[in-house]
Amino acid sequence: MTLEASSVSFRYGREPVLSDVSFTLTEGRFHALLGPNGAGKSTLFGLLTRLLALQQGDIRLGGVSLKKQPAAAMRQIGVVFQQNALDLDLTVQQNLMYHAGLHGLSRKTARNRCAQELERFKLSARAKDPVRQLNGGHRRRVEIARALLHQPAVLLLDEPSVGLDVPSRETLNAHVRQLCHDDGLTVLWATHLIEEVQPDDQILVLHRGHLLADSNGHELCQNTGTSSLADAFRALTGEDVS
Ligand SMILES: Nc1ncnc2c1ncn2[C@@H]1O[C@H](COP(=O)(O)OP(=O)(O)OP(=O)(O)O)[C@@H](O)[C@H]1O
Repeated sequence: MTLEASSVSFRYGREPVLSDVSFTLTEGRFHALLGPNGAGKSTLFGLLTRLLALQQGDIRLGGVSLKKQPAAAMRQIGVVFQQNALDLDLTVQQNLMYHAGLHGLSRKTARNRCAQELERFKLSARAKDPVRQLNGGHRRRVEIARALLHQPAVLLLDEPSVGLDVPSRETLNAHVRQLCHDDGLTVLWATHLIEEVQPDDQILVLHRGHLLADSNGHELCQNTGTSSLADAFRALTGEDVS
């Protein structure tokens, strides 16, 4: 399923934070939303997930407007926020079952979906463990499993690897890429880390609320006359990306 943002602008009070942002996410692709701290990535996620109300522009999922048919559009979205949102004292299974209930899944369907996702994320053996006993990488995997319980077509991840060590970051990133490949999931992965982005990815460069580029990494380098993604980012924004 495609996600289309058209002419999205947003202000906190009088401060413009997103200015006329338009892009389309293609079905089954991994898209990197690349921008330094303060670029507006979390604000964009807030709008995509309806935590924030759209002020200008619209967002459509498979043609369904988030503004006009929010419930139908939101059913297609799974989200992993920057801050860990699991209950540490509940078990992995309880966290998933609670979330499945919020999405209106029956107990039976919820149990089946939990088992499927835990298996896929190699977490079945941890189902009865309180989340507090899991390391950071495993907690993040539980959050992604949870976001996929209702079988959304689009997965949004806001800096999901913050706080993880390098090997866990790489594993998580590879895992999500595999989901695109296996399930045709459309992914938007926000990051300020260039090493999480690959030249074949569709890369959206957000800087001070403006979308400066929306192309794959090869085109990005070609268009900026550079030979690496880090140099391309610097050429576009005048800033270093970490
Ligand atoms: N609730 C708020 N009220 C006022 N200004 C805000 C609010 N939230 C964010 N901002 C400002 O909006 C701008 C964009 O912030 P946002 O969090 O969307 O960026 P970001 O790219 O996600 O950065 P980070 O990686 O640091 O979260 C920043 O200048 C920030 O200070």
